[in-house]
Amino acid sequence: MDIRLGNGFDVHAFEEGDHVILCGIEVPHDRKLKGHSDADVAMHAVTDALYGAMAQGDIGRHFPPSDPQWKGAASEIFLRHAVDLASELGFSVSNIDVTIICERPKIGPHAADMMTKMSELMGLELSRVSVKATTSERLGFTGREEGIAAIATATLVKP
Ligand SMILES: Nc1ccn([C@@H]2O[C@H](COP(=O)(O)O)[C@@H](O)[C@H]2O)c(=O)n1
Ligand SMILES: C[C@@]1(CO)OP(=O)(O)OP(=O)(O)OC[C@H]1O
Repeated sequence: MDIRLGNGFDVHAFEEGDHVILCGIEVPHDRKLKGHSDADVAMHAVTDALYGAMAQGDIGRHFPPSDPQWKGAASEIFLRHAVDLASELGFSVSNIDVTIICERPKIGPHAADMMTKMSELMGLELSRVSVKATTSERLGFTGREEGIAAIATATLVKP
C-alpha cells in the first residue's frame, strides 16, 4: 500500500466586513478575510495538504491568484479539484485534520458544522474529518487579530 502524508498552511488578513468563511461555513464576525477568492483559509490549508500528499504543487499553481476567473470564487472549487485529482491518480483520502489559529471568532460552536461540510464536500466519512482551533495566546499577528492562520494535514492511500 502507498501511504502519503501532506501538509498545508495558509494565512489571510482581516478587512472590513461582517463574517468569515471557514471550512465552507459562514461565521458571523466583526471583520471578514481578505483574498482573491472567498479567503477560506482553513479550506485552502486542507487543499494544499492534499496537493502536497500527491506532490502536485500548491493551490496557487492550479488556481493562480493573477487569474481573474478565481476572483471571489468559492474555495470548494479548489478543494474538489484536489479531491478529484487524488481519485484520478488512484488515491483515496484517508483523513484530514485542520487547526484554525485565531483569537476570534470562536470556532468551537461551529466545528461540528465545519466537519460536516468538509465531509460532504470531500465525500469522506465524518469520522475521518477533524477541525479544531487554538489561539496563539495573544502573540504574533493572529494574537493581535490581524488575520487568521490555518495548518492542515491529509493522508492519502493507494491500495
Ligand atoms: N478561535 C478559537 C480558539 C480556541 N478555541 C477553543 O479554545 C481552546 C483553548 O484555546 P487555547 O489557545 O487557549 O489553548 C481550544 O482548544 C479550542 O477548543 C476556539 O474554539 N476558537
Ligand atoms: C486561492 C487563490 C485563488 O486565486 O487566491 P486567494 O483567495 O488569495 O488565496 P491564497 O491562499 O492566497 O491562495 C492563492 C490562490 O490560489
